[in-house]
This record gives sequence, C-alpha cells and structure tokens, in this order.
Amino acid sequence: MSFLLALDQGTTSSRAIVFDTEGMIQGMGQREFPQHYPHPGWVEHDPMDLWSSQAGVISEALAQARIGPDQLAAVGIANQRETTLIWERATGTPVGPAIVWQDRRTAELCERLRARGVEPLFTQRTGLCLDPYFSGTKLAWMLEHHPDLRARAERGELAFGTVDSWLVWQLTQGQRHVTDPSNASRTLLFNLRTGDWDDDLLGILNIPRPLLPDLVPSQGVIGEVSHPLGPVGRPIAAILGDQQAALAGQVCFYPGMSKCTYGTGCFVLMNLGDDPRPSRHRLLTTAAWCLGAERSLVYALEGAVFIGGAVVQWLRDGLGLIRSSAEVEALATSVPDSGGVYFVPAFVGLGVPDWDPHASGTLIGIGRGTNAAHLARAALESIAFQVAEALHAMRADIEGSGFDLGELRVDGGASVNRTLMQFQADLLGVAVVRPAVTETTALGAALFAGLGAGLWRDETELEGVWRAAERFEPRLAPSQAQARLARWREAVERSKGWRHD
Ligand SMILES: Nc1ncnc2c1ncn2[C@@H]1O[C@H](COP(=O)(O)OP(=O)(O)O)[C@@H](O)[C@H]1O
Ligand SMILES: O=P(O)(O)OC[C@H](O)CO
Repeated sequence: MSFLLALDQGTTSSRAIVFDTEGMIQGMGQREFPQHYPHPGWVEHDPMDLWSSQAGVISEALAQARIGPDQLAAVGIANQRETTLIWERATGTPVGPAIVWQDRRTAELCERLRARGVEPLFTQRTGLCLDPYFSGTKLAWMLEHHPDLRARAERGELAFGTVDSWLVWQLTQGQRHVTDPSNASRTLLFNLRTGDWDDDLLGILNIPRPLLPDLVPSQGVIGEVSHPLGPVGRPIAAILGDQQAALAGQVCFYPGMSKCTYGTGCFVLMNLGDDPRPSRHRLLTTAAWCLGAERSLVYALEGAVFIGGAVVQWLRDGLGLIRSSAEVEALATSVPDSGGVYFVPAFVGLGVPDWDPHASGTLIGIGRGTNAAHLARAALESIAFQVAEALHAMRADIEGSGFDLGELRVDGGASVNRTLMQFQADLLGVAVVRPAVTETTALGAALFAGLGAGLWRDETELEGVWRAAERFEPRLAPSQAQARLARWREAVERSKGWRHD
C-alpha cells in the first residue's frame, strides 16, 4: 500500500501518475482531448471527454508502475481551475459543454457588473477581480442563456462544479458533490475570510445556492472510488487546483516561498501563510489549501499569465516556424538578441496586472532586418517578461511583511528551456531553480493524498522529497533588466483595448 495515484486533469491533456512515498514517478499515462472554439473568444471542453480521458489513463499509469489498485494508499486530484460545468444530479448528464477558463464570453457581463460598482465588494470578499477568467460569471451566463436551467437549479435538480467536483462525482458515482477551497476560491463566490460560499455575491450573480458543491478540506478522505474505471475501493484523499497543487509539489510551505509553472499559461504563486492580504498591484489573493477541518486556510498571491508556453505552440502551429516546441531554443539563440522586437502574446486578452479582455496579440519593433529567429527570441522573452512583472508586483505587495522570496522554483513544459530560465533569472535578480521531478502538480496532489491518508504526520515531513536539479543565477545588471522591462511595458500598453468583439 505504499503508492499514491495523482490525477492531473489539465487544459489540454489528462495525466495519471503513480508516485512512491519518496516522491519518485513509477508510472504515468497521458491523453489529450479536443478543444472546441465555437465562436471567437469562446473555449469549450466536452465534460465527457474530460472524464473519459482522465479515466482512460489510470490503468496505463498502474500498468507502467506494475502495481494493482490495492497497492494504492490514496488518490489525489489536481485540476485545471475555473472551468465551469453543470450536470443533472439524477443522471449525471452534463447540461452542455464546459466553459473553459480561457473563455472570454462573459467580458460584457463583467463590464455590466463593474458599471454597477460591485467590483470592490467582489475583490474584498474573494481576492479576485471581475474578469471572464473566473467561474462565477460563466455560471451566471449558463443560467441566463439556457431558459430552463434556473428553475431546475432552484429545485435542486442540477449540480455546478469545477473540474475537481466533476471528477469526484464520476469517481464516486454521484455519491459526493464537493470542492475544496483552492478551487472554490477561483469562482468569485467564495469568501476568503469565512471560508464559505458568500450569499451576497451569490445574490448579485443570481446563482441559486442548491447548485453549489459542499466544501471539504483540500486534504483528508472525502470518499471512496466506486467507478469501475477507477481504482475501486481506494480513498480519494486530496483535491487541489492544479496551480496550488504545484505550489505544494514544490514544497513551498512557508510564507514567501514561490513557484512558477510554465505550461500553456504561466502561473506564479507565493505562499502567504494565514494572511489573506489584498494585492495593491492587481494580483489575485487566493486560497492555497486547507489542511484538514481543524486547520485554518493557507493563502497565496497569484499572478496569472494566460499565454506562456502557448506562444511557442503558436510559432509551431500558427506560423510553422518550428516543427516542435523544443526547436524554439535553437532558433532563438541563433541571434544574439531579439533585434528590438517585442511580442505581446495577448491572444486571449491579458491577465495580471492589466486584466484587459480586449488586448490583442501585438508584434512591435519589426524592421527590415527582422527574421524568424528574432520573432522566436521575442516570443520566449515575452514569457519571462510577463512572469517578471507578476513577481515584481508580488515583491511590492509583501514589502514590510518580513517574507523573503529567496528564489523562484519552476516547473511545467517550458521550464526545460534553459535560455528562457536564464533570462527569467536575469529579469528577476533572484535564482531560478528547477527540481528533479518537474511533474510538481501531480506530485502536490499525491503528497496531499498521502497526508490525507495518514502516511505523513504533517507537511514538514514532506520537505525531503524536493530536490533541486538545475539552478540559474542572475547575470544581467539590474539597470539593464529594468530597461528591458520598461520597454516591454511600452509594448504592452500598445496591445491594450484593441479588440472589440
Ligand atoms: N523547449 C521548450 N521551450 C519553450 N516552450 C516549450 C518547450 N517545450 C514545451 N514547451 C511549451 O510548454 C507547453 C506545454 O507544457 P505543459 O506543462 O505540458 O502544459 P499544460 O499542462 O498547460 O498543457 C506548451 O505550450 C509548449 O509549447
Ligand atoms: O491546465 P493548466 O496547467 O494550463 O492550468 C490551468 C489553470 O488552472 C487555469 O487557472
């Protein structure tokens, strides 16, 4: 019984990973699923694809680890956050597609709410801002656009959930309808201080309370798997939003410790301990986790960058400049610098710190000498610029708190890019450190599941599982880093407010 199974349901693929109690990967399965873009700015997933891709990889991971389900001490779930689903309680049938976190269809609803002057209330209670990114307006949109849903929701016939709730519902065959604070705190409906759903905010968004899942701690047994595609009889002992799971997998358990995950988007999170301090720089305050009913919430500051590694995907699939993401590094380093080109990849608007759903992708500084390598270099640099701005804002937010950033721990697909990581360290002026196990999202879910199943006493016992593999020290003079960031900011300002869809 000494293995842990993590389910990592991400934006583009579902992964299942078996870890041993040293935090080492023993087996893995991964499956992509279709993305749907029915209108400009809309992004949808089929809820059944989310479940079937996730369920399908469980047996692959177990087979690769050469273990049976009975050798699993517990199952932990990490999931793409904010993505919004509604399904029928009686049949488990989704009432429509899942609206994905990247979807901007509620930009206008957010503007209407802002015009009513309610944004400060949302920010004060939830730590978030009124942006289409979060689940609350997506849920309100569903209720507004499907005429019979509201009445059915009021009668208690329907269930709302983020992806964690949906997976737990499936794994327990409808026995549990739950979520944890790390996911709930991304909905615009969860009060960070009370740790409960907020009736005032539900009222403003006109969301019937019977739709909502029960809140459970992020760690602790919440039910047993009963679905035959899962490890039947094994306890589900952790639920975490994927970015908070990565914070846990990077063992960032003390205030000030920070990580950045470089996937499709980039997500920088800093542990705030028990202090839900509001950001003065348009960052998000969010729940990191709740370690058991008797323990208080742990909070985090977050910088959400919507397009990170996806800019490299665009060079590959949109422009055909490279054949694989890995090729970007050779192309980008074939020139000494970006030749004055700045590339703001605001493909789905901008998150932190601009929060502009109307910003559009912008290439600026192009001259006759500009070539594909300069574009590749500018694309890579754009990832680091966005993350650096988020971290500089965090540093400003924690000034005087006594917290120390120290270093930035990194993971995710694009963190293998050494040129990118070096430039990141240069811009930040602190070391960037990549651990040996970069599947930190899954690792965080597994570690918390192990805690929930009682394998460890508390999180301090987990520190030994984290080992650094590569360290990037800053080499650029701070004045040069500042000059580059200032120029980047000028480019960002030019990308804002362009789109009117
Ligand atoms: N060598 C590389 N350099 C830069 N970006 C990369 C590299 N390898 C992969 N990526 C990017 O990383 C992303 C995939 O990372 P992953 O962590 O799997 O993302 P997600 O979990 O969001 O699907 C893709 O957007 C891809 O373009
Ligand atoms: O699926 P990922 O890894 O791109 O993460 C998505 C985030 O949770 C969105 O907030």
